[in-house]
Amino acid sequence: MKVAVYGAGGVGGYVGGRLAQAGAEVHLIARGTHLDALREAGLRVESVEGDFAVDLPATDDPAEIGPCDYVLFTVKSFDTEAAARNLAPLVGEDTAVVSLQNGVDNESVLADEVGAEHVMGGVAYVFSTIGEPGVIEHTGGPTSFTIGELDGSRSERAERLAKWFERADGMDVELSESVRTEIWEKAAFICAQAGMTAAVRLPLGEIRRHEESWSMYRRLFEEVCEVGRAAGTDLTEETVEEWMAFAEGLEGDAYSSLHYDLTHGKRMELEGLHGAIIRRAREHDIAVPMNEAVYAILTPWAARNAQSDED
Ligand SMILES: NC(=O)C1=CN([C@@H]2O[C@H](COP(=O)(O)OP(=O)(O)OC[C@H]3O[C@@H](n4cnc5c(N)ncnc54)[C@H](O)[C@@H]3O)[C@@H](O)[C@H]2O)C=CC1
Ligand SMILES: CC(C)(CO)C(=O)C(=O)O
Repeated sequence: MKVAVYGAGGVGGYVGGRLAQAGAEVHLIARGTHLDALREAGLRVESVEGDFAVDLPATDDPAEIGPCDYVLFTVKSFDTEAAARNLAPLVGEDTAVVSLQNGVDNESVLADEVGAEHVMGGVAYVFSTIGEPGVIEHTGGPTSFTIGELDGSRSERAERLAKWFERADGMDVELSESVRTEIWEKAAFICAQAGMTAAVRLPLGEIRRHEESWSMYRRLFEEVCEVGRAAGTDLTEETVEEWMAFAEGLEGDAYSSLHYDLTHGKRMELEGLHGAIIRRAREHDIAVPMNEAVYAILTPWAARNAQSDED
């Protein structure tokens, strides 16, 4: 299996490294000092499940790689459009481009660039970041991934990719026939988890401890579910209960990539997360006051970090 990882950062570096360990032909696409370090010293993953290192080809030019079986698309959502415009050299007749990003708009941007038949859906649950150039720090989380066809069909390409994920150490995978719903469930979870940990700037355990903040977490989740239902997905009251139970069970020291970006002066995905939900809520005339509150609180930080981030 030939795979290109477009955006070999926290998620892409972890998954690319694991697939390479399992024997896949993995090409990393990165940029800046991270790319320099990957070229010079290979990829190192410092993982709660055991450190490992792999020497993989790395480039910022997709034309050097050529057509792949799969492109795992793992840039931040604010880079989706620009990176999607560079996908052409990686996409042959049978290539599947799989987004593992957060947000509900990535798949349609990819489909506009490469054609809907080349796009599959995906969701990632892992806590990982670029600790230093060339080094991915995997700090925890369920380390689970869901992939599937956006039209709900079962396909050979989805099954083949799932088998590779299964074969790799340190990753659980679910092959889904309702991946669009899973993408919205993840959006609801991330608007709550990332929104609260970034706005409060404390870990999940302390947010859970106070009725006021835990109730706001739930309301963020519920609001996104309502918007998701208007967008045609099947998110029910049961979904809310299941996910609140999931969030109850997460480690108390869990934060989010949005909190990490906020506190490390990095550009934030606020538009792709709460911003996208607010825009869609307006289209459907749905009130999302908790998402608007988080968006308002984080907007000055997003603006400040957008100016200072050198990535
Ligand atoms: N970090 C985490 O624990 C999780 C993140 N996510 C989502 O996954 C997505 C990726 O997040 P991270 O891995 O944290 O991001 P990241 O910032 O660690 O990695 C993305 C990498 O892509 C690179 N990149 C962007 N455009 C590029 C281009 N045109 N050419 C070459 N390299 C390019 C960036 O320089 C960066 O190194 C986001 O949507 C995020 O919300 C989802 C689950 C967990
Ligand atoms: C779910 C969570 C919080 C970690 O997988 C995430 O998606 C993120 O940090 O962006």
